Order: sequence, then structure tokens, then C-alpha cells
Amino acid sequence: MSIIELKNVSKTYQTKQKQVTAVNQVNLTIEKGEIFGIIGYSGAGKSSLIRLLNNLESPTSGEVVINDKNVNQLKGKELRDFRKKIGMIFQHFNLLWSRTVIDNILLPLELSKVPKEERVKRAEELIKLVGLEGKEKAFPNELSGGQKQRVGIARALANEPEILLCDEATSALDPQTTDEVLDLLLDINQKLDLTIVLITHEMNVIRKICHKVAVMELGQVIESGEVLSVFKNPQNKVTEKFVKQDALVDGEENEEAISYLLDAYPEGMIVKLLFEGDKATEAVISKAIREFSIDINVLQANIRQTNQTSFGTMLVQLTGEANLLSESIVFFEKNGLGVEVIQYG
Ligand SMILES: Nc1ncnc2c1ncn2[C@@H]1O[C@H](COP(=O)(O)OP(=O)(O)OP(=O)(O)O)[C@@H](O)[C@H]1O
Repeated sequence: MSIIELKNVSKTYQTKQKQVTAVNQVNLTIEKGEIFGIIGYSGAGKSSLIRLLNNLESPTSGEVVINDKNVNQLKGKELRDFRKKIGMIFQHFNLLWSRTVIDNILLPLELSKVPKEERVKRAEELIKLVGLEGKEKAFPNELSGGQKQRVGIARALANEPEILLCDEATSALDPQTTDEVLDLLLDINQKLDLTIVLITHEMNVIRKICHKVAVMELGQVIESGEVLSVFKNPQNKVTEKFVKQDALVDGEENEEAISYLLDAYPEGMIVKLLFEGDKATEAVISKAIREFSIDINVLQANIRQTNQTSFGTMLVQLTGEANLLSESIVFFEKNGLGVEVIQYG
């Protein structure tokens, strides 16, 4: 069931000097309960798009439909209720520095006039949910970056939103803290059946928690789909660059290392296998060794985790009779592996 639908949405800004089309004819459907990532380089239009989702800005043309309602036609109580149903977290947390952790979380509940007893109970539950027990009375400047973002998440969830928008929420955090915050987002997505829309310029964020991804460039969505299929088969240069960037972070696809391996193993065929789920791949490889009496030497292997599954690449050296090598390539493909011949010496 779709919860967010963008229908041919464009947003143009008029500055003194020129007109800028920040969002250009974007069509997107986001399903309820999904973690949907929007990735793009600086200036691609991600922030503009997110401001259209929470109705901070209205589109120049097209429609933003949330829960079957055109959000730009909402007024009065309907608009206030809509705002409560969307929570947001930010790169720099946007906490009130003069308020304690619990008082930051209580603020949205005070604003929506939840009775005192109920709001304290709710804030305490949220503290537990985000793992900040014991820090209730701390001030934001006494917290680590990860803890600050946990406060941001608890505050965003206070009014029980249906959608959580994340604006570069982990970009100011180190890799380990990023992973902890991503795990928390995954956890609340599952526990609360919350729809999460995140914008980022980091492909590892997309890979680790998103179900679907849209890639933006110059205001347009140039590619979108299931995370795994976009990773396995990127259709655009920009997407390819993002996928490579993620692989490099994990130490894979290091061109120097590959060129060293190619020099060190000049014989036979050097093949890159792309696989999903590691167990099945091992079985295919040992079967190929038996059936075709070839030798397979694994030179490098790498596996990465997505929200749903694992996938990876393996660089292997195949040696044996030429016709058997070709047959084994066909065999790999038949058994669902992606195959790329890198070198045939
Ligand atoms: N209020 C505004 N007035 C004029 N131009 C704007 C405004 N907001 C954004 N733009 C322009 O729209 C384009 C898209 O910007 P946007 O901030 O949405 O991109 P982004 O992908 O979020 O990039 P970043 O990560 O750097 O914020 C840019 O060319 C930007 O200069």
C-alpha cells in the first residue's frame, strides 16, 4: 500500500539572477513500512524534495500525495494533524541546548498539548526505545554525536508519526556511530512499522538499511528500484560511482590490489563472480570443480550486507582446458552468478 506518491513534481526557485529547477518532474511511490533512500551529490535536489514531502514548500507543478491526500490542499486542523504524522531528524540534530534530554523529547508533546502525566510516560518509553536510559537529565553538550541523534530520533517519534524523514542524519557521525544509528532506525522501522525516507550522499547508508533507492541528479530521479538490483546492475554513471564508493569503503574493488593479483596470476582465466547469499555460491563453485575438472583458485572475496540479504564479489582464477573453462562460465551464469571475465591469459 503506498503512503507517499509524488506525481510529476517540479520545484523551481526564482532568484534575482536566474531560475533554478531544483526538482524536475519527479515521480515516486513509497510503500507503507518501507525504508526508502534518496541519494545524490550536493545540489542534486534532495533537500528540496524532502521539504516538499513535509509541506515546508509547495511544488511549482505536480502533486505530493500522502495517505491519499494532496498535502498542498490541507488546511487548519487537517494540516496540523498532517504535520504531527511526519517526524524529522537532521544532520546537526537541531536540539535545544538549554533543555535536558527528557525536556527536548517532551517539547513536541507539550506543543500538542498532551496531558502532563501522559507525556512524561511517553517520553520515558521513548528514552528506553532509543537506548538513552540514565541520560534523561543530561544536556545535549554532554552527549556524544550518536547520543544526540538518539535524542533527535526520540523527539521525532514523540507524536507517533507514520513517516520519519531523515536529512543526512548520519553524515556528521563516525562510521561506527553511523552503524549504531542505522541499526536503531532499522529497529524502529520494524517495531513501529514506520515508513522512513532518508536522504544521503553515502551509498553504504542506502545499502545497510534501505529497501528501495532513488538516485537523483540535476533535480531528476535518474534511477530507482530495489537496493540489491541497483547495486548489482547500476544503469547510470552516477549510480555506478556511488556503488563503487561503497565498495571502496569496504576495501573491495581496490584497483591497485586487483592489478597486483592479475600480475601475480597470469595463467588461465581471471573471472569476477557476482553473487547473492554466500552458501549457494560455495556449492556452485565446488560443483564446477567436480563437473568440469578445472581448478578454481579464489584470489579475493568480499561480502556485503543489505537490509534483506547479502551479496558480494569473488575474484577467481580458473585453470584447465579452454573448452572446459568456457563451459564452466556458462554453468556459473545458469546457476545465477554474475560473471565478468577480467583477463584471459
Ligand atoms: N531556496 C532556494 N532558492 C534558490 N535556489 C535554491 C533554494 N534551495 C535550493 N536551491 C537550489 O536548488 C538546487 C538543489 O538544491 P538542494 O539543496 O535541494 O540539493 P541537495 O541535493 O540537497 O544538495 P545539498 O546536499 O548540498 O543540500 C541547487 O542548485 C540549489 O542551489
